[in-house]
Amino acid sequence: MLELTDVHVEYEMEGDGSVHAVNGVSISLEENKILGLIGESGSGKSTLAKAIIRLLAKNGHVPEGAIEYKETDLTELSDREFRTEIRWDEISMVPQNAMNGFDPVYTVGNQIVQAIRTHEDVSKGEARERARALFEQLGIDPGRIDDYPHQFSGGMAQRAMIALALALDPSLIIADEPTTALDVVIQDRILQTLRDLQQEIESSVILITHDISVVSDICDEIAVMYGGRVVEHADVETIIKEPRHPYTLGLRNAFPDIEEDDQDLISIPGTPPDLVEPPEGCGFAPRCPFATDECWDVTPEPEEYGDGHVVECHRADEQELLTEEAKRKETWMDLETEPQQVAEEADD
Ligand SMILES: Nc1ncnc2c1ncn2[C@@H]1O[C@H](COP(=O)(O)OP(=O)(O)OP(=O)(O)O)[C@@H](O)[C@H]1O
Repeated sequence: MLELTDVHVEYEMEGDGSVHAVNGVSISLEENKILGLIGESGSGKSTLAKAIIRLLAKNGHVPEGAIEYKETDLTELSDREFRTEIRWDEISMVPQNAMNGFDPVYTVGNQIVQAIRTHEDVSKGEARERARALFEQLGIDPGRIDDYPHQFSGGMAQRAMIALALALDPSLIIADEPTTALDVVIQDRILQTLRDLQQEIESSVILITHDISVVSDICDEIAVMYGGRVVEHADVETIIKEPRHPYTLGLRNAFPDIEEDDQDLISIPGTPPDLVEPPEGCGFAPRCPFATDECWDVTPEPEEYGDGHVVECHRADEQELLTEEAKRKETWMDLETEPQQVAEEADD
């Protein structure tokens, strides 16, 4: 139902070049599936999501690529067509901070009723009934429908935002870190509710997070983003148990509760790549303990390793070796000196 082909997103920086926030993403999502989009801060997750729902900041645009949704290339629709036919009806979004999603001047119920009536020809009473039913489904007392956003707790506001996102039965819901600001128990409950409702209305969800352990419970598949590219994409089992990309292996180390055996918490040293002038070769090479000369020079193409498992890494076929080595703390610690040496060698 959603097919992205070589999507690029750039932000223009007044006289200062542009930020290549998304750098050639090709990925597809089937109906009724939850896709987790993970990767550290700045990897381009929100930018990709906002490009799909056309809510990029003013200086952002999609210079290249196709975003096909139910066989229509969304990049070819006018803003008006997108607003009236796609956003909220077909594709909706739960933003990072629910409080920012609501207008403080109107009651929460009013805003949901308004959203329903803007897109559907129903009476105010009917729309209100639907809003109350949604509140109930999301575990909010329907009596709170006439409260203002500031009267809601963070968790409740986030649930109300999900109610708004579901109000028009969209086929695709994009949830951008919908629970990050909340405590773990509430986070878990909200994500389970989202999963239940997704199954009930048979929609697809793109769930953005930087925390691989959050998504592993409820997602069907996971796409790992690094430096504006999807470096690995597979079903959730494969990503957790048999990843092939060194970055995914590193992420797994950083969240050991998803690992079966006792393991140290190891973070990946180094910083993400410069997106104004993206480096040659693989964007992860400067932080990768397994980088070879080829990695520094040549950007890896996506390769498929069976059943939709797509990896962008020159060494992805050395899975066993990489997995073993990545478990050792020293493998990542050595990195603090080595990449520079490798870079110098590559320059010679
Ligand atoms: N309006 C903007 N103008 C310029 N650069 C931007 C703009 N918005 C985002 N960026 C840059 O684009 C890159 C990708 O950011 P994005 O927010 O998409 O990443 P992310 O993976 O969602 O991060 P986070 O988890 O922190 O939300 C970052 O380098 C960010 O600084």
